[in-house]
Amino acid sequence: MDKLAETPPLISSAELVDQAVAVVFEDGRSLSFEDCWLRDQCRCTTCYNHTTFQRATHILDIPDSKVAKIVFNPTQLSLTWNDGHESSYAAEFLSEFDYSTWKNKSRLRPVLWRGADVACRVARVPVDQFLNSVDAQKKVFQSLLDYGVVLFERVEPTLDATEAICSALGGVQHTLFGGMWRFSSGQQRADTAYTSLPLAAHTDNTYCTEAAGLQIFHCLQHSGGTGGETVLYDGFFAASQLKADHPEDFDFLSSFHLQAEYVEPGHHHAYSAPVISVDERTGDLKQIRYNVYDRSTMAFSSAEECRSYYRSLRSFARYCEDPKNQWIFKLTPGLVLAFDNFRVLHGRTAFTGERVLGGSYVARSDWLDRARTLKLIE
Ligand SMILES: C[N+](C)(C)CCCC[C@H](N)C(=O)O
Ligand SMILES: O=C(O)CCC(=O)C(=O)O
Ligand SMILES: [Fe+2]
Repeated sequence: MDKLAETPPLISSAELVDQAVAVVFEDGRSLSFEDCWLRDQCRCTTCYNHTTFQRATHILDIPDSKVAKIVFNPTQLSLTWNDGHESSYAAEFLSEFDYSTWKNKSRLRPVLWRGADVACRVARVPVDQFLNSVDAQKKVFQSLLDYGVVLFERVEPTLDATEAICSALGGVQHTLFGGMWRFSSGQQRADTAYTSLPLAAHTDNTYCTEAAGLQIFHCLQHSGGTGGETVLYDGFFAASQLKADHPEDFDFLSSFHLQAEYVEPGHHHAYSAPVISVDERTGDLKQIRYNVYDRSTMAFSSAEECRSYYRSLRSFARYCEDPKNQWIFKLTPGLVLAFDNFRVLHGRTAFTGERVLGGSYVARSDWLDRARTLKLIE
């Protein structure tokens, strides 16, 4: 139904049942609100700061009070507490806190994809429009939410022009690689990204407590050679396939904490987490942390755990390496790619010649902040 056409829910009755206020709405729904919750949500100016949207009373200072009197009309519930305090709640406010549905509002709804077919669905937005129009910004973030990928066109082939995009996506996330980075195959660092070797599907920063939210790539130059194509995979699609075909492997990878490491002179990052993170209440996929190269050497608590580790990781890897699941394309100067490093796996083919890739990371909290401000998610 059109949201504007919806009439706000109206209260038809409200009464005290034990320690809760039971409210029946005219649409037939009946919701029950515990007195401690109602007192905590009091919107009077002593209890709530309407400028900052923060609570103004410490949880230890909220009195353990009882409801003494209930008054209601169709649009508002008013309570008088046994310590004399008075609170009012709009019917529309109360109706949003239906326990069976409220969490659904903040659920993301990724559209799973397989292979190159997604190419025509992913947004391709001219950079000027992205930087200057709210509609173009909505298109960009919607594409990231739906497919985990977006492309920017007509970008000046410089790191500065790339940085303007990273800033508008939420701001540059600093890591041991710096803020904005630019790399070629000259081995500036001890990592295979800095070679011309092929890289199989992976997510970055499996060894960090906060893995990069987005990864942004701009191929600033590739001359005198071939290869160096970008390969993308929907890690959520791979995880869903794994769950359907090999539930025991999915269960292992979503509970076992696999350790990853990054070691070079002056740095030693290490972190353990499940390869597949699942929201335990909704069952939704939250994050893929998968990089077969950056795995630590681990000890196992039993032979069974050790064998399950190899079986389930290989099982997942087969979906990630399945050519049917790959979207392969060549990044060229002027075309900027941004993708969700919590979901989309990336790799590259081997290359020859002089290839320079620039870009940065953007923290997940920062790009979701933009998407929420644009009212694309709650
Ligand atoms: C070159 N760049 C800065 C983009 C990233 C390099 C990160 C490589 C690392 N193996 C990982 O997967 O996290
Ligand atoms: O060279 C590339 O295209 C990507 C390398 C890579 O995986 C990375 O920098 O994270
Ligand atoms: Fe990478």
